[in-house]
Amino acid sequence: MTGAGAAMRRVLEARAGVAPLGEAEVDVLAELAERVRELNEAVVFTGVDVDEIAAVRDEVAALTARLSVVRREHPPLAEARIGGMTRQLASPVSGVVNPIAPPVHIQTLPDGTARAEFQIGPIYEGPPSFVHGGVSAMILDQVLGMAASANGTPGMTATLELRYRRPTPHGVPLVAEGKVTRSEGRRTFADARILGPDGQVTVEATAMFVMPMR
Ligand SMILES: CCCCCCCCCCCCCCCC(=O)SCCNC(=O)CCNC(=O)[C@H](O)C(C)(C)COP(=O)(O)OP(=O)(O)OC[C@H]1O[C@@H](n2cnc3c(N)ncnc32)[C@H](O)[C@@H]1OP(=O)(O)O
Repeated sequence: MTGAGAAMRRVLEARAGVAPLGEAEVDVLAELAERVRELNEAVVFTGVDVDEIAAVRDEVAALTARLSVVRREHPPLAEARIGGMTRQLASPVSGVVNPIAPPVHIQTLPDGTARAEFQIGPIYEGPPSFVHGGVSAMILDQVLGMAASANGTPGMTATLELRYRRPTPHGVPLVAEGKVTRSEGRRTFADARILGPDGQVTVEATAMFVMPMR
């Protein structure tokens, strides 16, 4: 036993007393996160001169200082429930208020499939014009985890096996979908894949989730 269950329980208890964000706050934070995603891409691709870069650097530092005047102890989550599941506002994959999330909006369908239609921007590039393999793994881990949760058998990722069948292009519509294949005690198994715009599978994944010992 790793103590993961007890550690997560302590964190969840600490967060239980924190007031949830209202929808208006979520909306404006999501818009801010979107502007920061645009900023991230602008930083990577800018061709302005060095003096202009230095000026923007100072303005961004000032904006960061303004936001940091009041700091939450924990990332916001659990403000609303969609399809019976907690909304993870700060997830690095699907969190609308997390600027490092692409974000990938994952829905769970009545048959238990977790599914997302999304695009990945060029700042997630690995090989030229294709999505970084670690980013694909991250997205599939989240889709698989959502499928496990939708099945009523959430858990921690214990194993994640990937097969990169062909490169995943960025900047085009992609689909990720996953579903539980079986559940045995504390272990849940699920399969997922990413499909390119032509409907061909680019990455396949299979995972095992384990609900930590209490
Ligand atoms: C609580 C959850 C909240 C979920 C909220 C949902 C929110 C909405 C969806 C979000 C989706 C997010 C998706 C991303 C999810 C992450 O990113 S999780 C982060 C990455 N994963 C980790 O950090 C896990 C680290 N590892 C661990 O904490 C522990 O090893 C584990 C996996 C919890 C297992 O620990 P344990 O509870 O002590 O279990 P243990 O008794 O060792 O093993 C249980 C059984 O599983 C088997 N097993 C365990 N590990 C392995 C392994 N690696 N290989 C093969 N067999 C194994 C054991 O052999 C044993 O089998 P039996 O003897 O029962 O037949």
